[in-house]
Amino acid sequence: MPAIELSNVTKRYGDVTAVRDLDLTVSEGEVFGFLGPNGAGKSTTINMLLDFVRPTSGTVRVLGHDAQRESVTVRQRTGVLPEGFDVYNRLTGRKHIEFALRSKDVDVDPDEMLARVGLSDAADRKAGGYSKGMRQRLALGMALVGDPDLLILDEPSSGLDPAGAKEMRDIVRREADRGATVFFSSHVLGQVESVCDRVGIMREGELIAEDSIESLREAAGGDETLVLTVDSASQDDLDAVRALDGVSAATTDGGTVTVSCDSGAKTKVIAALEDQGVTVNDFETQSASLEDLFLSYTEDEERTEVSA
Ligand SMILES: Nc1ncnc2c1ncn2[C@@H]1O[C@H](COP(=O)(O)OP(=O)(O)OP(=O)(O)O)[C@@H](O)[C@H]1O
Repeated sequence: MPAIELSNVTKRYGDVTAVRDLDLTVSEGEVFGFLGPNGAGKSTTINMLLDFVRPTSGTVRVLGHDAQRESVTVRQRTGVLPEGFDVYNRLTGRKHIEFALRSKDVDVDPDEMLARVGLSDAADRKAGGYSKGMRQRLALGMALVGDPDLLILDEPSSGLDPAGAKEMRDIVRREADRGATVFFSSHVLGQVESVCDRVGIMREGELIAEDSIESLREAAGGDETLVLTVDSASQDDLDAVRALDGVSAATTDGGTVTVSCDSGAKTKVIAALEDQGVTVNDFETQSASLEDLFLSYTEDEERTEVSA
C-alpha cells in the first residue's frame, strides 16, 4: 500500500491553478523530496494531504485512507512540521513537547522526545531564546510525537546553517530507518539530496520530473561543459561543432567557445575547431552538477532548453 497516492489532482484558486493534474505515489518507508521553486504548488499539495485544502478535482489517499473522509485518522498517524512554524516564546521546550503529547493523546516521557532531537540541555529554557536551528528541532520533536507513520516536513531546513541542516537530515534518516515515510519539501535540492530516496520536481503546479537521486545524478553526469579559449570563432565554426555526434549545444563570445557534450566528444570538438582554422589556446571541462540539473528543470523554459 502506498503511503501517499494522488490521482489526477487539480487545485484552482479562482484563476490561479496551484496544482494541475498531479499523479504522485510515495511508497511506505520512502524518503521523498518534494522540490520546486516558490509558488510551484508544494504547500498546496501538502495541505491537500492533510485536508486543510480540498482539491478541485481528483483523489488524495494517505496511508490507505481517503484524505477528505478520513482526515482525522490521517492526522493521527501523521506528524507535520509546517512551513514557518514559530514557537511560543514564553513556554519552555519541554512544555511544547508536553502540549504535542496531550494533543496526540500519547503517554511518553517528554525528555525522551527532547533527547531525540538534541534538546535535552535546553529543555527548561524558554523557547523564545532558542536559535533558529533549535526552534526547528523543537518543531520536529513535536512532529515526531507518537512515532507517526508519515512525517510531512515543509521546508524543514529553511534558515538553518549547514550544521543545523545536517542535523535535521540525520534525524529524518533515523525516522526512515524505524520505518516512517518522510515527505520532505524544499526549494533547494542540496537539502534533500543526501537524505531522499526519490525526488519529485514541481514547477507552476505540474510535476515535471520524478526520479531517484541516482538517476538524476546519471542524467547530470551525462553532459559536460567544455570551455575552450580560442583566437576567434565564427558562427560557421560553431556549426561545425554542433554537427558532431555527442554535442548538444555550442556558443561563443568570440574569445571562448562553450560546448555541452558527452565526455567522448571532447577531442572531436577540438579537432573540428582546428580543422576550421581556429587556434585553440586552452580548454577546461566542467561536469554538470546535480544542482545545475535541478536549476535546468525549475528555471524558465529558455534555460531549460539551453542546459537540458
Ligand atoms: N489560498 C490561496 N489563495 C489563492 N492563491 C493561492 C492560495 N494558496 C496558494 N495560492 C497560489 O497557488 C500557487 C502555488 O502556491 P504554493 O504555496 O502551493 O506554492 P509552494 O510551492 O508551496 O511555494 P513556496 O515555496 O513559496 O511555499 C501560487 O501561485 C500561490 O499564489
